[in-house]
Amino acid sequence: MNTLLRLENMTYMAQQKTILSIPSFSIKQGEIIGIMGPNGAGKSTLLKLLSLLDSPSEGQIFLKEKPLSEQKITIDLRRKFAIALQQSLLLNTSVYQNVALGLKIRKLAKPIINDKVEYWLDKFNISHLAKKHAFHLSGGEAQRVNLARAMVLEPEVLFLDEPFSALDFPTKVQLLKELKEILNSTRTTTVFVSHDLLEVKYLTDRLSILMNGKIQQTGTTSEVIEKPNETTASFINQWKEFIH
Ligand SMILES: Nc1ncnc2c1ncn2[C@@H]1O[C@H](COP(=O)(O)OP(=O)(O)OP(=O)(O)O)[C@@H](O)[C@H]1O
Repeated sequence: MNTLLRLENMTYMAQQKTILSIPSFSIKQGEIIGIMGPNGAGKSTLLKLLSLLDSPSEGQIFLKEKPLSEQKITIDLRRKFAIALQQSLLLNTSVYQNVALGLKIRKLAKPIINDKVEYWLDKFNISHLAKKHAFHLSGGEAQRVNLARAMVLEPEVLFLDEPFSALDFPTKVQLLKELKEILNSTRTTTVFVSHDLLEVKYLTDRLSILMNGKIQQTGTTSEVIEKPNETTASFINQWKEFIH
């Protein structure tokens, strides 16, 4: 698999503190990679850097092996990415308009917008909610809208920051199943930040464990879970004990 995004010698400082220090990290085209770690490890900060919402203090980000300092970080570049967060942050309008907004901003023709929105509403099983006001949805419905709003943009990379953590177990399981099918069929490169090893195990191909601002282990998800190293063992084993 080709490398799509890569970080090299990256540090991120805030208030004279090193929040992240990552010599090397890459995301392969078409994979679903998980980033897990304890609270405050730097997961959301890493996601912001990878999605170009923030810039590293030092180091470089490469997109398809081109350093991004050479390409200006333009709106076009940012538009290759879509992000879905834990709080769906839907706008004060209908479900349909929430999903259509990103395409309207991109100035696509109305019939094309309509086709794409209908397609993604259907994919996430929310066509029946199209006219409903986004503020009147259940948590599970809102997260479906949030994911449809991201996928309608047909992103090169989808960034997910704890999208399931506020959902009850059956809702989470159902949505995880559907999302996995969608991501596999579209082969969307996905970076998935989560606290939950069950979610990560189910959804991701590879897994990186971030602790104290450093990536302590990366491998296939089953490898990291089955064979944690000296540093990650306490974190992973705690989860394994809890699951069994
Ligand atoms: N702009 C900033 N200024 C100061 N400290 C920051 C800033 N951004 C992040 N931090 C600190 O960096 C650390 C990592 O934060 P981050 O939110 O990335 O962690 P996280 O792994 O996503 O945590 P959680 O699992 O709790 O969401 C935290 O200690 C946080 O307080």
